[in-house]
Amino acid sequence: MEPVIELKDVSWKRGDQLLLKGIHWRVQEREHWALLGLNGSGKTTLLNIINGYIWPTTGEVTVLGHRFGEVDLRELRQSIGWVSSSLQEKLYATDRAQYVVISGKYATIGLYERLNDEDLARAEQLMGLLGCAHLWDREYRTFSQGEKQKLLIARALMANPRILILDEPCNGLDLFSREKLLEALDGLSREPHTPTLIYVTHHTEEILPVFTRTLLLRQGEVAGSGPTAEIMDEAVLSDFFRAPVVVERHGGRVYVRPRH
Ligand SMILES: Nc1ncnc2c1ncn2[C@@H]1O[C@H](COP(=O)(O)OP(=O)(O)OP(=O)(O)O)[C@@H](O)[C@H]1O
Repeated sequence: MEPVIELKDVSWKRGDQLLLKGIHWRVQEREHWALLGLNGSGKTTLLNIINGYIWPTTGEVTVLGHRFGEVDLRELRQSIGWVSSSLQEKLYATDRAQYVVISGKYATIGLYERLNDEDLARAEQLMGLLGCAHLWDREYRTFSQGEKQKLLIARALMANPRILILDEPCNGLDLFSREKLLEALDGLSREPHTPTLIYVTHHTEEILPVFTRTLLLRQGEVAGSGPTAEIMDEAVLSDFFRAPVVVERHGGRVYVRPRH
């Protein structure tokens, strides 16, 4: 089976700075990955490469069997959902939740004339799955950060992507909203036709058991890659953070704190 994402020796240079260095990463079908890195470690840069928004200085990128350089990136991007809190809010301000979600299918914001019963049913189903069906008729600007994230995830799923990138989805969420969102993601991961999930974060405790693989990124380099259970280890993480940490496990998740 061909990999969903394959990066071979990918580097990206900006001026005289090497911001990604010799990245090797292979995501196989039916694997969900966490991508863990501190601020400025290169996570967003890596995602920009996977989406073809920037071009690697060296190396090879293959996504869903298409080698970059030989594929229409606009078409390929329709198979990749990328949910990040930087999605422009102003585009949706007065839109009702249902429209925000449905517009994800058409990649053109504001194109409602094609709205049909099938789309409405699918939007309702996705919003139900993410625990936000009750928001159906409200305006986007009235939603909390957590509610917005759920809607944007439902919106991305509307296009039936094969890869769904969740880029720090819990940023700005309080403890309880975060748990609700993670619960919704856990539910999503159990659905029969779930896309390959890539969960980007700074925080180990957000990595749900469904993310069975983890990539550690540090200063533009892969500092570790493999089964999450092996990566979420005191020695590995202390080495990764370059500071001794204590690892505690609760409910299949890993909490890290500095060792004093
Ligand atoms: N276009 C650019 N030109 C120059 N430097 C850049 C450019 N884009 C990113 N960088 C630098 O590359 C490094 C990695 O940035 P990136 O945004 O990929 O990190 P990140 O892991 O996503 O960080 P965060 O968690 O804070 O979002 C940073 O030092 C950043 O300043």
